[in-house]
Amino acid sequence: MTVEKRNTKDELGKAISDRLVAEIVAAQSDRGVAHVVLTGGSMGGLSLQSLPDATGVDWSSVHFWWGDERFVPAGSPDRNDMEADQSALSALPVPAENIHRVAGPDEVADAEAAAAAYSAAIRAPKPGDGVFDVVMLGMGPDGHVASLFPHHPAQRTENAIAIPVHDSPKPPPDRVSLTFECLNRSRQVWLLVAGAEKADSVAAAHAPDADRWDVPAAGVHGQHDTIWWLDDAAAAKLPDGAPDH
Ligand SMILES: O=C(O)[C@H](O)[C@@H](O)[C@H](O)[C@H](O)COP(=O)(O)O
Repeated sequence: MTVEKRNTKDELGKAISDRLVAEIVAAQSDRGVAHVVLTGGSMGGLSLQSLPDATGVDWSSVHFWWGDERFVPAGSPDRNDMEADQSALSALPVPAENIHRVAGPDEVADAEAAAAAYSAAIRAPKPGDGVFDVVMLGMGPDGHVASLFPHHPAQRTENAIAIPVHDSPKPPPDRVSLTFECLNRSRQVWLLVAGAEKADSVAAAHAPDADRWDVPAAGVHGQHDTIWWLDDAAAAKLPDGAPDH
């Protein structure tokens, strides 16, 4: 596990997006393809800011996915994919079939059907080995990641890739989320966290006895690396204030 700390949220966003470009280039050099999982929230857009000007990326071999999606229609400003579309994806020559969105109620009957279709898309044979190279996850003040919320029963679903989530404590109530099982097969998992309102959950997730039932962010790990990208405010309650692991 690594902590990457920057003074401000803007500096953090720039550092994340520069590193994302480097990881896409590295994945393409190793396997010819890169699979990247995007996040919603305010860090979602900031994390993509360097992509439109990046050099050395073969955009025809980049696949974008989402860690979770709100079960609302395509094009709704409430969808997590809107932020990515507006901040970067619309400016990139990525083939439409490489942008793997979660279906909304305009396409399928319910979040169960959306989760099943998304699971099938993830399972389908694809270039590379189908393992996500980089998963980016924002974290809510309550410690939730994707749509895995503290003390919410959906969090405990086993043997699944993507799951429907109902009665989300944060609106909208119906969502689709990747599971811990799926997220934790990824090469790298990045937690993108800025702001003083996140400091308690950041500290709780780093406690030695942290339990993902209480703090879901404590339960996500990459196979190769787990990086906590923090601004000063979010890192303020970590034991030494400026941790390095
Ligand atoms: O699905 C959602 O309701 C949001 O996307 C949410 O999960 C968000 O990612 C986090 O709350 C972090 O958001 P910020 O990065 O804006 O703090």
